[in-house]
Amino acid sequence: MEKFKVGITGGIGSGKSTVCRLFAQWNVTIIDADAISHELTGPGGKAITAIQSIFGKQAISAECGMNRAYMRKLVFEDAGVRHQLQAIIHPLINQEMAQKTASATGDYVIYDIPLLVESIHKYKDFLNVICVVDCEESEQVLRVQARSGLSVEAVMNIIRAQASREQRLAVATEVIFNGSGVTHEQLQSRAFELHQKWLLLAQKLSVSG
Ligand SMILES: CC(C)(COP(=O)(O)OP(=O)(O)OC[C@H]1O[C@@H](n2cnc3c(N)ncnc32)[C@H](O)[C@@H]1O)[C@@H](O)C(=O)NCCC(=O)NCCS
Ligand SMILES: Nc1ncnc2c1ncn2[C@@H]1O[C@H](COP(=O)(O)OP(=O)(O)OP(=O)(O)O)[C@@H](O)[C@H]1O
Repeated sequence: MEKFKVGITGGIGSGKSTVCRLFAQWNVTIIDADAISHELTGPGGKAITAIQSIFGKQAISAECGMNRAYMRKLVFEDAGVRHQLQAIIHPLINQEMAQKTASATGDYVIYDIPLLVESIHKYKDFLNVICVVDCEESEQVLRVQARSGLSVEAVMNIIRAQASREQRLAVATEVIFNGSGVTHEQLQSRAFELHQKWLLLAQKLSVSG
C-alpha cells in the first residue's frame, strides 16, 4: 500500500526537530535524516571507513566516530570538501531512509530533511507534501548560537551553504512559521491543523491505492 509522505525542511535552527516532536505525539512515523547521519558517522558507523580514507586520521575522534568540530570547520569553509563528505554520507542516508520507510507503521510518514530543497530533484516526485518551517535568518543565528556557542560568522557560513529562505518558500506546499515570538501553543495548534489535513489525505490515498 502506498504511504502518504511529508517532507519537513527548513534552515539550520528553524525548528524542524521541535515541529517533528509535536507530530510524534500522534501515530505518525518520523524519519530524521540528521539522526541517521549522526548514526552513520558515530563510532563504528557505516561512513567512518570512507571518511578516514578520504580525510585522514584527523577526521576521526578518539571514540572512532567522525571528529565533528574538525569536519564542521572544513565543510563550511570549503564547498569542495562539503560535496566530498555529502557524496559519502547522502547515499547511505537514502538507503537507511528507504529501509525505515518500508517498515513504517504510522498513519503517514514525515521525513525531517534539512537539505530537501538543495536536492529537490531527488525528492519532488517521492513526497506528497513539502512543508517548510520558516524562520527569520536573524532568529536562526540567535537560536543556533544559544544551542552551540558557535560564532555569528560560523553560523552565517552554515546558512550561506544552504538554500535561501526564498528558495524554500518557492517549493513549499505548506509553511509553518516558527520565527521570532512564535509560542509553543501556536506551533502546537498549527501542527494539529496540518495533522488533521494530512490524515485525511493519507486515508484518501490508502482507499484509492
Ligand atoms: C558538517 C557536519 C560535520 C557538522 O556536524 P555538527 O554536529 O556540527 O552538525 P549536525 O550534523 O548536527 O547538523 C546540524 C545542521 O547543520 C546543517 N548542515 C549539516 N550538513 C550540512 C551541509 N552539508 N550543507 C548545509 N548544511 C548542513 C543542517 O541544518 C543540520 O541540521 C555534519 O553536519 C555533516 O556530517 N554533514 C554532512 C552530512 C549532511 O549533509 N547532513 C545534513 C543533512 S542530513
Ligand atoms: N518558537 C521557538 N521559540 C524559541 N525557541 C525555539 C522555537 N522553536 C525552536 N526553538 C529553539 O531553537 C533551537 C533550534 O530548534 P530545532 O533544533 O528544533 O531546529 P532544527 O531546525 O531542527 O535545527 P537543525 O537544523 O540544527 O537540526 C532549539 O534550541 C529550540 O529549542
